[in-house]
Amino acid sequence: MTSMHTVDVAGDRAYRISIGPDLLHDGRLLTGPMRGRHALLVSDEHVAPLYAQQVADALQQARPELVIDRYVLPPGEHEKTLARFTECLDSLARLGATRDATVFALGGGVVGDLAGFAAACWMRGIDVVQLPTTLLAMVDSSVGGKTAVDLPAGKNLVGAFHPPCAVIADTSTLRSLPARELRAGLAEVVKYGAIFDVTFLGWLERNTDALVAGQGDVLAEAIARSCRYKAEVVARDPFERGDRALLNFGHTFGHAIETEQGYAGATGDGLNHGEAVAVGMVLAANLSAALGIAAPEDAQRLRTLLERLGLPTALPPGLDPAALLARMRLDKKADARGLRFILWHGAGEAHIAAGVEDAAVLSVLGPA
Ligand SMILES: NC(=O)c1ccc[n+]([C@@H]2O[C@H](COP(=O)([O-])OP(=O)(O)OC[C@H]3O[C@@H](n4cnc5c(N)ncnc54)[C@H](O)[C@@H]3O)[C@@H](O)[C@H]2O)c1
Ligand SMILES: O=C(O)C(=O)C[C@@H](O)[C@H](O)[C@H](O)COP(=O)(O)O
Ligand SMILES: [Zn+2]
Repeated sequence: MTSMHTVDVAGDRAYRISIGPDLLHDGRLLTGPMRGRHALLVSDEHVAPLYAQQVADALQQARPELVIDRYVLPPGEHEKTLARFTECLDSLARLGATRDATVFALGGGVVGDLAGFAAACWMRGIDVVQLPTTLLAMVDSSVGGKTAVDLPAGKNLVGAFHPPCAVIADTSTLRSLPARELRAGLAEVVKYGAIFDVTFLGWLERNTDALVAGQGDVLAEAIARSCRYKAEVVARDPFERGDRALLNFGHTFGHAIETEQGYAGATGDGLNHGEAVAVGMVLAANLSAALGIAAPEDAQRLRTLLERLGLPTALPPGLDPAALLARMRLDKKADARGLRFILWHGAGEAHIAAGVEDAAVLSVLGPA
């Protein structure tokens, strides 16, 4: 990818998503949204050695008066905790960050969610610039302002809506991304095709090999198109009171899997977020087919695409269906009346549904 794409997210707190190569060297772009002189660079132990110095240098060159510090956490979902969040706040305190300070979230969705939440809470809210370095973070987590950490009881249970003031996705960083993490990001890309646009689903089917190979121009198109779908829905429903919930397709199942496995995706003893969402989308499609809402062949089409992208599509062995169902009761779409699922009508259309019987859910999770 050689040229830069931009996607604007409209709303009370509008911001721009910039997508292109070598953007982390661009000090003017990075400092553009900054108001004060304090910058906290938050990253993880995989990403910081690769990219933190170039970001710090670019910031300092563009704005020599900046006071810059770093908070680097160990990698992995099991580190998206209140304890690491507190450490991040302690770093802001050490920096002496004033209310016009900026947090730069350099990394995948774990860093973005945690750093965004710290920015949402420090002095009741300071600016955050998202610098996503995974495909998943570029197409999904850096956009839309959902920030959070996990509890042992459930995913993203403590958090806030806090939109970034800019998203700068340097696609050159994807060159160092492990293949497994690239595939995880493709799960969320498939999600947009499944729920919003059958033509995009067809485009993904025609480009599976290029996507898995990480071919730059094809990836860039997938990122820009995904950001457009997400920008549109979060602009009209920033607080998930309506159809933003469609972005949760596959997540009621996926989050239950991640929680039940103890967030062990990074250690290889469990699924990571994108993988869990891939399995979750297949389960949600099967549930929709079982309820007569989707055609079984559409559910099979989705499963085949995810398989061709190298993603898991079946529940990992050893998970207890009743335990998964119990986990789902803390899903954020649930209300006093019970669980709500994103059901799928087949390619390009979905809706949020209450009143799905436990027996139907258990039937797609298999025998206990
Ligand atoms: N806020 C949202 O709207 C939203 C949306 C989707 C997902 N999420 C959250 O995002 C998280 C998953 O994000 P993720 O898939 O990016 O996982 P991640 O942040 O754990 O990153 C995956 C791995 O890739 C490494 N990495 C990141 N960039 C790299 C690079 N360029 N080169 C080499 N290694 C690199 C990381 O260190 C980590 O080991 C989950 O916590 C999920 O809940 C949030
Ligand atoms: O932005 C959204 O809205 C999403 O639901 C995007 C999801 O891909 C993401 O995983 C999100 O963090 C899930 O949100 P949650 O509210 O179910 O925790
Ligand atoms: Zn997700």
